[in-house]
Amino acid sequence: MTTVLNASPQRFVNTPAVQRVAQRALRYLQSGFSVHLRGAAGVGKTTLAMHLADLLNQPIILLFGDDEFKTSDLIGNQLGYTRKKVVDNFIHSVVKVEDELRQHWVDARLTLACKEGFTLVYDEFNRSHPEVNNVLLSVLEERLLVLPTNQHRAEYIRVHPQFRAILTSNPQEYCGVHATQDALMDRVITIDMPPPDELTQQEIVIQKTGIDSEKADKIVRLVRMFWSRSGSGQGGGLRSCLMIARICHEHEISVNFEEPNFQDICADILLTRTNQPRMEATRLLEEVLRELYHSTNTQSQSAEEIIPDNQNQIVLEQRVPYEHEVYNYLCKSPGRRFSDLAAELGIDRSQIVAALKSLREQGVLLQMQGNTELPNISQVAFDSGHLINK
Ligand SMILES: Nc1ncnc2c1ncn2[C@@H]1O[C@H](COP(=O)(O)OP(=O)(O)OP(=O)(O)O)[C@@H](O)[C@H]1O
Repeated sequence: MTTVLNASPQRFVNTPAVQRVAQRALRYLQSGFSVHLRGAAGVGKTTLAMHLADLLNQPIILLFGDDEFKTSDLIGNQLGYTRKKVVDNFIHSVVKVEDELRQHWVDARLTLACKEGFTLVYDEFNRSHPEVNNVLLSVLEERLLVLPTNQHRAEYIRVHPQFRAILTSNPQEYCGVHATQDALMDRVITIDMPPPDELTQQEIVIQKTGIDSEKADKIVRLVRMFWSRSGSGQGGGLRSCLMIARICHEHEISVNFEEPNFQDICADILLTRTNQPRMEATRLLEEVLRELYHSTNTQSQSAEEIIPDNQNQIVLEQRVPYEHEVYNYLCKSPGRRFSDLAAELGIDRSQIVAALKSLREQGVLLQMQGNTELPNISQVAFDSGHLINK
């Protein structure tokens, strides 16, 4: 039996970075193309694929690539028998029996999607052998699905105009992944998905675990720092952030860099995710924990008052929404924390961050990096969720 999903991915996090990718992919799909999302493990390919499928507003057929797949697992097969037995005993001494066995065809998921115009999400499609996926070539180009020869049904199915395929794949160097055929790649639009940026990771962690923004910020910074120093891969460690956050939240473990329980959880989750020898990985994690502990303490000693430079008349070019509102608010209300801004201005956190980023780029705000103060252009600094007086 084929299950058709009417999935509505709940709590999809749509930060500006995610939105940019999603918008591009949606445009391609709306113009009739199929899309391939390629990227390292855990960057959010499957979640985005389901979100896009949901936006297309058609039922969804979900398929997971598998090394054991045969073409019949995609298109269907002759399954079972229909048996017809006719017993004719009109004259009771003469019995005539006709026995006929006939196989009947059962559509598999690709065929169903092509016939009905559903959206096919083919997750990690390159875990199936390339020759199995050959059937997709004519589906995507000629919009014809070719079925095995059979006298009882048509051998070609015209693909429904609303049929779309969204493929996802991991890089070819991953274990259990096959090379992708050029012909298939030539028929889809491939988007290389980067690891989620810091804001996206924070928002996902907050949404999915219910942890508060300050703790999410600490966990994400720790994982990203460890990830980049240990060369743990290209994924950015989103799944590790989610695991640490969920465990800390559910077991009320304090998210502090010097807290032994927190350190143990981080070690259990992070140390096995790097190719570094265990001792080296442990040393790196201790170094990261120590640095973050010191930088947090130094920051908390800084005053959180904001005295913006409103003696100079700054003419701001509004490049992103709410830039003026955020800047004016900072001028009028010194001493506000980043999290207060979202609540008090009634603006989404991601929009606040986009506005702050743009203000920084225009030289109106400064970003502090750890303990290093940049040359004084203005008196407002922003670092990791806090607006700080310099
Ligand atoms: N935009 C998003 N909104 C909400 N949650 C997300 C988002 N992106 C990713 N996630 C969460 O991050 C985790 C990893 O995402 P996902 O499974 O989509 O990654 P993936 O790239 O498909 O990974 P893999 O290649 O290992 O299958 C999941 O728990 C998912 O729910």
